[in-house]
Amino acid sequence: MVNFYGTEVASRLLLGTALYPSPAVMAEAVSASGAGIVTVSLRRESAEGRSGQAFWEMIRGLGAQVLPNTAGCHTVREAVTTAQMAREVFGTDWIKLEVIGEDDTLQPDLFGLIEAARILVAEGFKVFPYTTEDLVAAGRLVDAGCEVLMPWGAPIGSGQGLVNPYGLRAMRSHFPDVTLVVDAGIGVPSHAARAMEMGYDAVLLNTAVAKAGDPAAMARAFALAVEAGRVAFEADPMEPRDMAAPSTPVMGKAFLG
Ligand SMILES: CC(=O)[C@@H](O)[C@H](O)COP(=O)(O)O
Repeated sequence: MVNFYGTEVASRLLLGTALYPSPAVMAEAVSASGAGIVTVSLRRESAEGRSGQAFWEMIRGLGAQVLPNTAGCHTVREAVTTAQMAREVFGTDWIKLEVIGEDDTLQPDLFGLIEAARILVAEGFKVFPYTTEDLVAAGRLVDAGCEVLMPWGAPIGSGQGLVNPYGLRAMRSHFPDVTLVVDAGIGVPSHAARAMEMGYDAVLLNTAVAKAGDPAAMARAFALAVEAGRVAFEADPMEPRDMAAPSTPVMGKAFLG
């Protein structure tokens, strides 16, 4: 079980609902993933003409808790307004907060993110900020009232995996009591397993499943990887070492000379 703002969720895999070939394939993938939380972009779906009541009803009907997001927002004002609209549409005070600062990497604007987080927390939102592994920004977000932090693994949609494992490890050890989710850039299940082995509480991904040849099968593969990574973390993995250490005992070996 993983705790998000007091809500216990069984699955440690959070799935995005964009980019699938069809809504039916998306629903199949969500079901195969076992995800307890799905994220949906109000702006992106609206831009693609899927903002009708029927589409939102379908998202609500997936049987998972909805985490609306502010994907596509570049300013504090856009993000705050989108969050307010999402609260109306989905009846939830959860918001995945994205304030994009740079278009080539879709890197978050950390200054805008912190400002928007402060405003939304004051309005009663439970904010899930999409951030980098920057520890100072992370501290400011926690001070603003964020109980969850979502550092990127790699740029959104890149599938590069965990490009800064050192930074992600440092974040885990600096914030042992904060719910930490690796969000974005995960390409294959082993990337997700690695994040879980590091002690991350969960992973959020979208493109790797939506753009797979068989999204439902890939969703299942990610579910297994996330579970394996978590079980491995709880089993307290061995420390890597520089020198060889024989795993076969030599005592009692036959003398052949
Ligand atoms: C769906 C969503 O919220 C994305 O903005 C998220 O960051 C996932 O990124 P990937 O598509 O790289 O998994």
